[in-house]
Amino acid sequence: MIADSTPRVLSIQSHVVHGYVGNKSAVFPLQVLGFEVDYINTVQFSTHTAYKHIKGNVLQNEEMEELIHGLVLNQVDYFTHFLTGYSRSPDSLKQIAEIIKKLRQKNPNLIYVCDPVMGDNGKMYVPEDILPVYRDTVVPLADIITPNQFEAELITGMKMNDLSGALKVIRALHEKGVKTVVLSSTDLGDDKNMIGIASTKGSCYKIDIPKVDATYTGTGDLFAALFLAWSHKTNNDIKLTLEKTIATLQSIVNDTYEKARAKQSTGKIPPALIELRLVQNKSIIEDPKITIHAVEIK
Ligand SMILES: Nc1ncnc2c1ncn2[C@@H]1O[C@H](COP(=O)(O)OP(=O)(O)O)[C@@H](O)[C@H]1O
Ligand SMILES: Cc1ncc(COP(=O)(O)O)c(C=O)c1O
Ligand SMILES: [Mg+2]
Ligand code: NA
Repeated sequence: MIADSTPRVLSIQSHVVHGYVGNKSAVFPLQVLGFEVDYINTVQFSTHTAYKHIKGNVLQNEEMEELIHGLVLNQVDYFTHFLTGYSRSPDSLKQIAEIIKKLRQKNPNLIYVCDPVMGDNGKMYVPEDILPVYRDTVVPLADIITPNQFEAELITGMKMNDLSGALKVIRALHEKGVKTVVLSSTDLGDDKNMIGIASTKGSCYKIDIPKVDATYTGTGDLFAALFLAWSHKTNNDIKLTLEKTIATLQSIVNDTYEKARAKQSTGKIPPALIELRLVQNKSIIEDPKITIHAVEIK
């Protein structure tokens, strides 16, 4: 039998019935880019949590355990990649650490991509006792992490006020055993651009990210999924991976903004109008056009 070389991801993230965060942001792009994705929904909400009404339920740890056990019993627990995002409790996060160890028994070369979702712009939106579990247990198990600036500062207990400060934070994260450290965004740019930074095996690249005057949800989950996919497809060419990831995101956030403004020309855009337009941008996901190049920094 010819071995099937299709990469296989297990993604454990949120699910929303309407909209695009968590697995809804990750699964479709990964499938479009040629990955098999098995996924477990840690929550099933009607929409993400910035909407006025939140309805739905949370997967209990015993239910998570049962699903994993089913994969193991049926011997369908071989994965090339493992992807995790928003986790709602220290217990469920500790369970993630147990799962990664189990999956690595089946495939010692498993690549774990961890997006340590804890908050943004100086504010945590998960319980504070999740931080020590990421810092001491989960992040050290990851091959690739994709924190935003605030999450990277929380994990290291260090602030970054300039690029050399960012490099110190990145070095501290590498020292936790993480091979590839990616800051999905920082405010180290100017009033028009955020800066993304990706660092691995001694090379480090930064990239300008033109700001759009909107607040999105689901972009971090999309970033982590795209970075996983392009790392694999470029055989870990970190410069190209960062460029392809940002090219995809910029096309999607701009298209999403334009369509939202076509419906509401002024004022704060409500969550329902700014859900990421993934399906409508399938061809961009498949073949992003790089217009902004990453620059090596030392
Ligand atoms: N307002 C914005 N303008 C332009 N790009 C954005 C904006 N918000 C998010 N993005 C894109 O989404 C990516 C992830 O966003 P980020 O805020 O870093 O994720 P997180 O959800 O982890 O905080 C960024 O690298 C950028 O490409
Ligand atoms: C249910 C759920 N999952 C995940 C996220 C994370 O979204 P982002 O990708 O913007 O960090 C959110 C943010 O509100 C959320 O409500
Ligand atoms: Mg953010
Ligand atoms: Na992020």
